[in-house]
Amino acid sequence: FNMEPVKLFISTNIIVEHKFLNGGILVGKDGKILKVLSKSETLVYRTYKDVEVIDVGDYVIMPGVIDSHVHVNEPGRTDWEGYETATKAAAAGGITTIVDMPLNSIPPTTTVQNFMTKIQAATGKTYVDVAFWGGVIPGNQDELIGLIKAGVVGFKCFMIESGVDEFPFVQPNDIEIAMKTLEKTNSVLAFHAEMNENTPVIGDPTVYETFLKSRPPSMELKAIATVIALAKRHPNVRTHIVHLSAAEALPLIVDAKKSGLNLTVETCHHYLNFKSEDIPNKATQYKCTPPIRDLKNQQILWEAVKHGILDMIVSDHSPCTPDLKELETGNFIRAWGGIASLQFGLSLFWTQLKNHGLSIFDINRYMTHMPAKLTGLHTHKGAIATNYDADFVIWDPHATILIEPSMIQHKNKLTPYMGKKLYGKVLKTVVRGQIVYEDGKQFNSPVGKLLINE
Ligand SMILES: NC(=O)N[C@H]1NC(=O)NC1=O
Ligand SMILES: [Zn+2]
Ligand SMILES: [Zn+2]
Repeated sequence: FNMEPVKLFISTNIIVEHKFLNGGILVGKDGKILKVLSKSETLVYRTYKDVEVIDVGDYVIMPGVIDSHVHVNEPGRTDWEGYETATKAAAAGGITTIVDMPLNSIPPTTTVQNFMTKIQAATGKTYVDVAFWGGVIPGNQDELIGLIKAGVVGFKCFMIESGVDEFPFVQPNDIEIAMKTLEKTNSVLAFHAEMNENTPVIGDPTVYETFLKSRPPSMELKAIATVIALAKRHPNVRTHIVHLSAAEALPLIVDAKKSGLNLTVETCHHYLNFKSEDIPNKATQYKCTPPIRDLKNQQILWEAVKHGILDMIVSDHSPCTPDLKELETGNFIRAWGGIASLQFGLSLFWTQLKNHGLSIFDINRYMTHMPAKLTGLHTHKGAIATNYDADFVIWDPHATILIEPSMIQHKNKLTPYMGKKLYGKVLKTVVRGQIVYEDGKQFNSPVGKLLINE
């Protein structure tokens, strides 16, 4: 080796591609994987005197989860969520990289100068690696190339009110301008795909159904059809639909993919875990946009995950302070739309996936590899292989966790998952070879890196 090995992780259950390996992972001083070892090779290396051996028995070691859709909100709305608390939650949940959305912070990541402000705010505070999305808003097209050069992994835009004034939504002609700019790059344009249909709000605002009816599936269909039409005119631009909820839109997506369009689609844990029938009156912790729909919709989304029509599963962690959730009035229309869940994704997916014909290896596919590919991080993250970053989650698939306030690292603890018991307990989270989180102990130092010039 051209690098001295410094750590040797050993387990009988290391997830390497679509198999379990009984062996080890040798990590260098630079935090990269030097070599994936067979059982017999580990016997040799474990005798090396300067190698720290971390033998976790039969606990699973797999690539750390990559959550490509997180709203950190710092600076400007750090009381909603910040880099320290968000990345602690990520580390506690086995996530080794988050990708920060361009909005809810003030300033939003829509200019190079704003991006520098964000970088400054995040520096030195993160327990896991952090990459950044840039934003497309009306009129900022001249900033896009600069933002790419400065290190954003791609761009996100809204096709409907975003909820914050600093991040106005775009019209098809703004999208067209952005696509023309991005055509010459390898960047990706992601869409919050709902378009206004001026659906009236009819009924009691404390009843979930009132909110649900105000955001029908047709709003997603309209936006997705618009995205597809624009993408067909600019086929060199990678396009991505964030947080799909409406199952009715899946045929459109299947057709677009069949036609060869470079389109990916994500859904979120909340659309796969909840159904509108069960949401109590005034329970605004369930409010997000697009909304959580009924059981039938949820079942179709699971089928779409199973068949790879939906490419990845992310959190869309978007918390706020309790007052903005309107808990006292229980007004679904006025409450902030956004669900807090960053820490729970691995356990949520693991607990449900067996009921839907998926396997443990699909965690890596849907929650790590595909988000890495979307954000261009797949060249050095998301796999246990030579030269990849030594980003791991070490976890016990049989142990259970109970979601209750004292275990939640998010700044604001309100979450619709409160009280849930899930399978899958994170024991250690390793970022570039360093243990950043260990169950039952304090967090180690904030060694997370900002991924801005990878
Ligand atoms: N602004 C913001 O974070 N919005 C997010 N929240 C949500 O529920 N959907 C979103 O797009
Ligand atoms: Zn969104
Ligand atoms: Zn979002």
